[in-house]
Amino acid sequence: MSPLNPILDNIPTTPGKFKPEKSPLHFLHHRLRLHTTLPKLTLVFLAFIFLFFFLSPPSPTAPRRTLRSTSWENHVKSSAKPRSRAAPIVLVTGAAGFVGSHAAVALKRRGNGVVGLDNFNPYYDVSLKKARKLQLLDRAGVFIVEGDINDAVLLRKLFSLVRFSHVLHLAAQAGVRYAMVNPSSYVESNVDGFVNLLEVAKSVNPQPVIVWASSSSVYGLNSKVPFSEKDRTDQPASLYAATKKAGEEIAHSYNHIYGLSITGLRFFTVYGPWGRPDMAYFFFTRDILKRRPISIYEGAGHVTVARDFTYIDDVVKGCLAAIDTAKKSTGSGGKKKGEAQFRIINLGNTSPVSVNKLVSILEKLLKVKAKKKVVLMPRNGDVPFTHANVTLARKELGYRPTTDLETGLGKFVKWYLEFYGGKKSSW
Ligand SMILES: O=C(O)[C@H]1O[C@H](OP(=O)(O)OP(=O)(O)OC[C@H]2O[C@@H](n3ccc(=O)[nH]c3=O)[C@H](O)[C@@H]2O)[C@H](O)[C@@H](O)[C@@H]1O
Repeated sequence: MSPLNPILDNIPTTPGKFKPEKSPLHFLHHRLRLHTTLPKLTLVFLAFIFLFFFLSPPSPTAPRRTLRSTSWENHVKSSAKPRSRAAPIVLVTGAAGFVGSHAAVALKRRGNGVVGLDNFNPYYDVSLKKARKLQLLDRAGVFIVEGDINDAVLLRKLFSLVRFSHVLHLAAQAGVRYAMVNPSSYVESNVDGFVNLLEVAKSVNPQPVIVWASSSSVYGLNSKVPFSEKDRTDQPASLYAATKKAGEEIAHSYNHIYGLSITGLRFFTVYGPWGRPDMAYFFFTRDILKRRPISIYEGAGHVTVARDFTYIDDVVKGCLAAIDTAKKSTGSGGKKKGEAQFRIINLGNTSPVSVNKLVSILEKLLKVKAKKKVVLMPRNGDVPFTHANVTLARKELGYRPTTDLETGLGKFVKWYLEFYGGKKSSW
């Protein structure tokens, strides 16, 4: 045994031949028994404390596991406490995002345990994400952990602190057009990140139910309207759509192999207060107010471009109903014990509105005439129209969208003017 490193001497040179008759700390125990005096014992104890708290490497995104770490862990635990024992306990990824913040607050308000996770990435104005945290999540009592869905250590840590019954997975790289600027960010979040989350979810016991956001963009070049879940989704028009479609296939494989209960919700152009500044209704509002020109796309042959714009509250109701109607996962600790539920459901508004009409509603609400430039839709991954068939959502979730575009944009504009009042929108 080397006097320099007794612990290393206990590790076998041939893999598989290690017999743990003696603990690696045997040497230390031995020495302590034979030779310690009280001051030596105190020194060893202090050395242990030092090694434990200061030398254990923190993961790059997780909160540092130092003496201070007990407080974030306690926040996680208390935020995860439901009002009644039977209520769901939900991990909401992307909780500082648009849909994530609204959904997390709605879950908390109805008495669920809720913990948020978000990496606060700078795809759009981080101060808006921070404002959602301060003004929506903090006020509702939802604790949000700053971290990444690609951080398996952090995810496992969260599952070790809390027995989440559900994951509402909304963290993603969103936006159709940005996929041409930063393609790898879509693979990192929507493919790698999703797989990482599913890997952790399938291994824990009990396995949580997964409800996650897919997108209407998976319909791609499908021309059959309204879009039904049975329609073709093998012709994506953007890398964004391709990664969301990949997510649906990946989800299916985890459901099949591990018995995870998974519901994918295809969102249709969700808009409303606290929305995303990269979306047309949001930056049109900003540009109209600033008297800047806006580009209205039209398809070849002057075809009108239209979207099935869906108001945030309707989508949140759909998310909550998906959580409530989901059946439990059947597996545990990485082993499937029976067939588990797998659903893909449209959450749209069922009444497409042209971008022209969207702009005229905004002009009326803002009382400013837009400087419109009608341009041929660039080849940027956009599709000419979307239109949801929500028959399945009605049947499975009792989903009934109730907000038309005029009403919803009215609420958005009111929020926008209050929020940005004196401030400059930085997007
Ligand atoms: O629900 C969906 O599937 C998708 O909805 C939105 O994507 P999109 O519908 O393209 O929403 P916007 O980017 O806000 O565009 C709305 C409409 O305005 C049009 N547009 C956009 C930009 C512009 O300068 N001019 C213009 O006419 C687009 O072609 C589109 O028809 C979101 O950005 C995606 O993250 C989401 O997955």
